[in-house]
Amino acid sequence: MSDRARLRIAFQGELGSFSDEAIQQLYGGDVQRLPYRDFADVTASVASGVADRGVLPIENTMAGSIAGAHDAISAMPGLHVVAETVVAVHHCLLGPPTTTFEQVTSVLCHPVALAQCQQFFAENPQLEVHPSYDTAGAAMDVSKIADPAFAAVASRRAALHYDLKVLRADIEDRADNQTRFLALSRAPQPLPNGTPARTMVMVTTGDAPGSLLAVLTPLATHGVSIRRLESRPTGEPWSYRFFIEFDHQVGDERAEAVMQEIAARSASARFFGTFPRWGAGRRGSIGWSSGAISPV
Ligand SMILES: O=C(O)C(=O)C[C@]1(C(=O)O)C=C[C@@H](O)C=C1
Repeated sequence: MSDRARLRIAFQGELGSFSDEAIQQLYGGDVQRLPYRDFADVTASVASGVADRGVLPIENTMAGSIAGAHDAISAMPGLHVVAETVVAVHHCLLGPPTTTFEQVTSVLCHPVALAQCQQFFAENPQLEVHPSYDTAGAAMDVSKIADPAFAAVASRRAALHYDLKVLRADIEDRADNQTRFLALSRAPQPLPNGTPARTMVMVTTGDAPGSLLAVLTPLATHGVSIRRLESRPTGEPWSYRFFIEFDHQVGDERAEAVMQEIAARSASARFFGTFPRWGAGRRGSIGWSSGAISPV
């Protein structure tokens, strides 16, 4: 397919990152991938029409919410969440092809990856960690530096992409480590009634006792499951935005009522959209793996 016809997908990081893996899961290989350094570049790329979609990590089962992704999404008007996927995150220590583990003294590591590999670094205090903006970016840099003292924390996929050797595999603290990604678009995604879905809304509330409870109450009264509640500072001292996600079926009248009531009870409400729920039933499975790794 020509580049003109292919979906252009913006993501933060480099080819071979976990975000790249999320794109593969959501859209397959026949897309144009546009790597950016920052989350805000990704949202700007989608908003301006340079990219058709943007894929951002939103939360990790061990490290928690990805603050920068929430902030980038909330800062850019006019974006809609149209899909989600969950990637199994297995980290490796990667070095140049002739390196041995004993030679490594410096490790380039994304801070979120570091939070997922604390035990490995506690057991290997000889390794000095240097922050990197991306796991695949760390692998790319280690490949360029080509010094046996330097290694990166990244995926097997990144090892293949940057021609690095796996010095230690699966160094994450938990084998079921997973990151959830959202796909953003300029237009909402119409979905057939009955689709198992999730809706994300961002609200601010009044400064009165019970105002957050008032916003959440419609979920309880209509029997709709809240799946996630996250707060982020607005920037104005001690005031917050709340991200609420809830599961329902598309067209369910109870969910429609919840959305109307949340909008009516909050100081401001921005609905990011309703999107197909990732692998309904698979969430939480222990030790699952993304399967065969193919070169990117
Ligand atoms: O660095 C990458 O590979 C990314 O896709 C980013 C990111 C993140 O920001 O959480 C995504 C998944 C992993 O949890 C580690 C890092």
